[in-house]
Amino acid sequence: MRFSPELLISVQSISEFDALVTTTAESVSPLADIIDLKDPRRGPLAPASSVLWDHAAKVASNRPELRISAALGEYDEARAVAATLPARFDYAKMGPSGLRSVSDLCNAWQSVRRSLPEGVELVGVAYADHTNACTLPADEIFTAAQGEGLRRVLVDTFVKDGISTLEHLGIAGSRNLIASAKRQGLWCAIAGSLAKKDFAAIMPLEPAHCVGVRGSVCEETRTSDLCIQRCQQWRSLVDDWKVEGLAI
Ligand SMILES: O=C[C@H](O)COP(=O)(O)O
Repeated sequence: MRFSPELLISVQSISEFDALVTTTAESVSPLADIIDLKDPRRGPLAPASSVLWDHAAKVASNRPELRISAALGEYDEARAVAATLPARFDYAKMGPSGLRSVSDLCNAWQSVRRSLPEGVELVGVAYADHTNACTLPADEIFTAAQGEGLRRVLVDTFVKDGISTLEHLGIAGSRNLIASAKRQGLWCAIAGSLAKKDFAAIMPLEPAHCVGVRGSVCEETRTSDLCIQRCQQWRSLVDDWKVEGLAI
């Protein structure tokens, strides 16, 4: 069986979204399997403006192949904005910072899921630097997600200081986390200041279903403009990574 992981790219503006969508239309293979909307200037998972949400939903309403995802922010912000997310979105992500117990986390997920439009799937996010975010370790969040009936999880970093998820968790820790998610039947995405070398390091050991990037596809830092050439390089990297006979 041929397996290629999916690529998630985060965008912060209408021009970046349009650039990815336009390139997607012209490419044999889509530049991003999932286009993720966020405001990287305001935190790891800060929501983009409602103007950008509405624009993306409108474009995607005529493009059924596009998969779009929205960062909702941490819990207080997420519960305030979840109900305003357009129903065309495929996924929504809420940061777990400040949620220190499984019950607090599950209550927060339940509250946000009740507010989301029907059909928008909540993704369970864990932070590799969980102590920075005053929340539970990633493996506990993934297990809680499974128990709560979430089907998808993503590990990211809370503090965007360039220290990657792989550096926080270590190679063995990252591998174990992905393996544990997969054992629990969860679709697992890995993100968090990832560089191309991080992808090359982790995938042969334990391939994630998806890799998410922002800083690595920008002109300079993650708040600067998206660089389409870097997006194309990531697309090639992901597409070239193929494993025969590997089921995930
Ligand atoms: O969801 C993925 C994030 O946008 C990753 O951002 P980053 O690569 O800058 O840490």
